[in-house]
Amino acid sequence: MPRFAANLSMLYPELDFLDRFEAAARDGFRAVEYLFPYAYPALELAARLRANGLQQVLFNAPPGNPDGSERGLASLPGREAEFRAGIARALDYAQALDCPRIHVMAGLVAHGSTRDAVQAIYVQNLRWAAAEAAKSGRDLLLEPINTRDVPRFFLNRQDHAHAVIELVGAPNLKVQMDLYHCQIVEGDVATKIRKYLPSGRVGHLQIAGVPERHEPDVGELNHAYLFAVIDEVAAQCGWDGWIGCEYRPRQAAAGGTSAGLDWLRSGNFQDPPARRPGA
Ligand SMILES: O=C(O)C(=O)[C@H](O)CO
Ligand SMILES: [Mg+2]
Repeated sequence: MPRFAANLSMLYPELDFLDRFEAAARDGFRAVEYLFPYAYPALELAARLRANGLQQVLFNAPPGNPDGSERGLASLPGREAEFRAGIARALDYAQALDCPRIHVMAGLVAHGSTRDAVQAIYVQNLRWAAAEAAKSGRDLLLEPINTRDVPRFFLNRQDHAHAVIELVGAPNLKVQMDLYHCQIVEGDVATKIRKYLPSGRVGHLQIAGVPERHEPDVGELNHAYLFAVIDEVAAQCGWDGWIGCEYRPRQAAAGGTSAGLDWLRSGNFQDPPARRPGA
């Protein structure tokens, strides 16, 4: 049965970030993910997790320039030292937050670079980073991202991500399979879940409605069907990962994110976010 994690970078935009932990717990989530923890002391974040009975299941390694112009350093020529420092910082935060997995963003293909040259740097950086993460028993994740949202992003397809993992050859390097991006880039999502979940190389799933990236009950994907497929395949292969709810709530302005969680409350899913006593 799917286990859902609240993505605190996108859910609860009506609240200050540090207040989103309590809101997610109040809505029944038992796990959270978010993009970048680095603006906050790790001990403060750990305290919010503990106070609200939440697990941290994912966050991202530093993306490069803090102005958002860069989306990862892993494939960028000449930025290897900065990449390694970022991985070290991410691993420190993962230790403090007891977080088992870190998303390492590939980065944007620089104008004038060739994809082959970029891939060689990517593989070399990932091989080093995976060995570092293995020292503390953590997984690193690669996420194919669509180029409509992120033009020039290097990694876009599930088969490419799995090929890179094959090249790197590290058992703790896995795919962050965001079904929103998968639908936009490739489609055929249910078949790709059936194909890739049993591989043992999918470390995390994420969902959002397509194309608006709102709640999963808005848009062209039938998530109730996809959740049933995930249930069926996970029961067969033993996949026990989390599904990150990485969407922009439609209700953020009106009734808040919570009002938009009926898609989850109405479903027959594990850990249904029934309202906690006293909520
Ligand atoms: O863009 C996404 O879908 C992600 O999950 C990245 O971690 C943030 O850009
Ligand atoms: Mg994602």
